[in-house]
Amino acid sequence: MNLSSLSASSASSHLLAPYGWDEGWEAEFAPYAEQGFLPGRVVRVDRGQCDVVTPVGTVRADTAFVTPHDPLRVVCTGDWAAVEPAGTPRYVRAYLPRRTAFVRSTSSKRSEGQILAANVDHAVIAVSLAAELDLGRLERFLALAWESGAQPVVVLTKADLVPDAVTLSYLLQDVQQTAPGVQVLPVSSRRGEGLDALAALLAGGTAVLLGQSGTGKSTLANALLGEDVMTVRETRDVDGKGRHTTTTRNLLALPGGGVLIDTPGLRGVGLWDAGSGVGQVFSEIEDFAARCRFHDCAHVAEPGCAVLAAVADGELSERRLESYRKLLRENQRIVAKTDARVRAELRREWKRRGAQGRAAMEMKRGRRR
Ligand SMILES: Nc1nc2c(ncn2[C@@H]2O[C@H](COP(=O)(O)OP(=O)(O)OP(=O)(O)O)[C@@H](O)[C@H]2O)c(=O)[nH]1
Ligand SMILES: [Zn+2]
Repeated sequence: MNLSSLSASSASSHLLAPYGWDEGWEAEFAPYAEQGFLPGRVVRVDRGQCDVVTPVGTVRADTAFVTPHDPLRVVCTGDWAAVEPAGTPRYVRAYLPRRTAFVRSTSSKRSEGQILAANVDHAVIAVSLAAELDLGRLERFLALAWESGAQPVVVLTKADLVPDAVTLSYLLQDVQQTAPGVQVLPVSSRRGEGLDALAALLAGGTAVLLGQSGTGKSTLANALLGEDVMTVRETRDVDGKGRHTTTTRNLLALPGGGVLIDTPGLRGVGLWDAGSGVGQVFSEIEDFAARCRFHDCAHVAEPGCAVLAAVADGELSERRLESYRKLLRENQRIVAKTDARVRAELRREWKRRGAQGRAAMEMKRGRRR
């Protein structure tokens, strides 16, 4: 490395630090820096192109080189990329190995899943105190979070609606028991309570907001960002060539440090939170099931099964019963993942990887001296 590229790289570090750039990424990026590529973080991906924040500003780049057939290896929001310094179009040439990845697993066998966000440190699961706690649903969100490699954090939103301290402490306790190893924070975006604690927690990395629709994610995001960014659907941006393009950022730097990712895909994770959803979608089957002889009827071959009777009578289609079963199985698979043993294993594994990462970084640091 010569002197000018050294100062260039420390300048990059400075400008990209608010987006999560650290010594680990810098070390990973070194070979690309030597080839003259710009480091940057992907803030949005759309068909064939993406927006990347780089030391020279937000640039629009073509993703042709980072769009392989495997949908899990497609560049996504949160990736650290190597971008060509110029060109029409300029291309993203590679992205750095991901530390964590949020993947939407599909229930269909032919699809491997879809990548939703990369390099997320904290998965903030919003649970509203305005509604009755659904711990099963929370478990599914926790499973999703653990699976990504991110550390889950539960925020109990709308805490202002539970003015009674004793009630709040019971609710807190219930959630804490459901989420071992997870920090649980009551917050009120309306009153500002708990926001400083959450902001401090998120200052150390990249976060995503998960949770049911209406739990107050957008309101919380705006409170954390200190402005109404989430309602702003379109912002005008200027790319390196001075051409105007309409963009929406899915990745934003928080004023108190840290980064927030909010992509439509991640929002959609709520749709995958089946649970009561399965019951809602297949309500007529649940109605039949209520008349089965056995309370725990699996509707397979049990005597007195009202669901099978409905199929025999032509009141219920075999196909519909099949997809109901499939969704239930999918659900059970996800819930099984939150099994305490598995949870503990996952925690150990990520601790181990964290330690390995730190050790590798220490080594690199040492080498540079
Ligand atoms: N009382 C109270 N209401 C809140 C608070 N935060 C949000 N709300 C209300 O809850 C409703 C839903 O809030 P949103 O922020 O839109 O919820 P969301 O999770 O982003 O919803 P989706 O965009 O559908 O995913 C709105 O009417 C908010 O005003 C809070 O701290 N206290
Ligand atoms: Zn039955």
